[in-house]
Amino acid sequence: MIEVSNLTKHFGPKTVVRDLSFTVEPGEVLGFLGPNGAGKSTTMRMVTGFLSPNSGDAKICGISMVDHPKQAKGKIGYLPESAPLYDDMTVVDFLKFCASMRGLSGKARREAVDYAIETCFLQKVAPQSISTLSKGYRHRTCLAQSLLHDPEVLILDEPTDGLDPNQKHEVRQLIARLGETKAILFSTHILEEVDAACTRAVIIDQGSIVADGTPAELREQSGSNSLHDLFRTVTTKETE
Ligand SMILES: Nc1ncnc2c1ncn2[C@@H]1O[C@H](COP(=O)(O)OP(=O)(O)OP(=O)(O)O)[C@@H](O)[C@H]1O
Repeated sequence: MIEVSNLTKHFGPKTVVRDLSFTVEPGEVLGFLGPNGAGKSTTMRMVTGFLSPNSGDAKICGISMVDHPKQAKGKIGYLPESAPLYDDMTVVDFLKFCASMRGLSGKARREAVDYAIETCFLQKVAPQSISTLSKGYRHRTCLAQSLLHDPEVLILDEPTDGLDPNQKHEVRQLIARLGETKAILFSTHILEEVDAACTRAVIIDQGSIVADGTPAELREQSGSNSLHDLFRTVTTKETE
């Protein structure tokens, strides 16, 4: 599970994440929403150990990211906002390479690559060079690398960004399916994804949580049964 407690991050004089606390249990998919510049990516980078907080901590399966980053990172699958891919490699070779980086070899590596390919429906393009993939398949290849070690926790930064409606639908279904057993935190700008894939959502604005609940609870809070109305009410109009 993910336990975020009192995370705070300053960049110079600006506080971009402010005393943020929330938890994500196994079997939960938490949508992380907020306007541009609200602090979503900064929070995710701290939760995944790519950025140090000024104060606070994120525990992954009980392991502190601040005190034991290596062990905590081992429990996470992370899809960053712009995930790196090696264009010259085939999909299967790229995944083998990533699995080796995760310390897997031999049969365990083969099984991990097969699992990731199957889970992300990459069978058709497995022998294809990454440079020749459509955007949707590139995206799924990035997602596949985050699943190689079958992590208990998944952190996905805008996993459906730039995909066409069919691909968005497939990735949302995949997230919902993976979320049956894992703890998933995923950021999005698309409010429809809350209904399509999330068991719960938080909205942040200027680094603080301004709404938290199940999709039904959030709609009820809006007073008009609309997530769009709630989003507009609780977030500031000036975005970056
Ligand atoms: N390395 C950095 N140095 C200085 N300021 C930064 C840095 N990284 C992010 N910021 C600022 O922190 C704020 C929050 O940025 P962040 O990327 O976390 O927002 P976001 O909610 O993910 O936005 P978006 O939805 O546009 O991706 C912004 O004002 C951004 O300019």
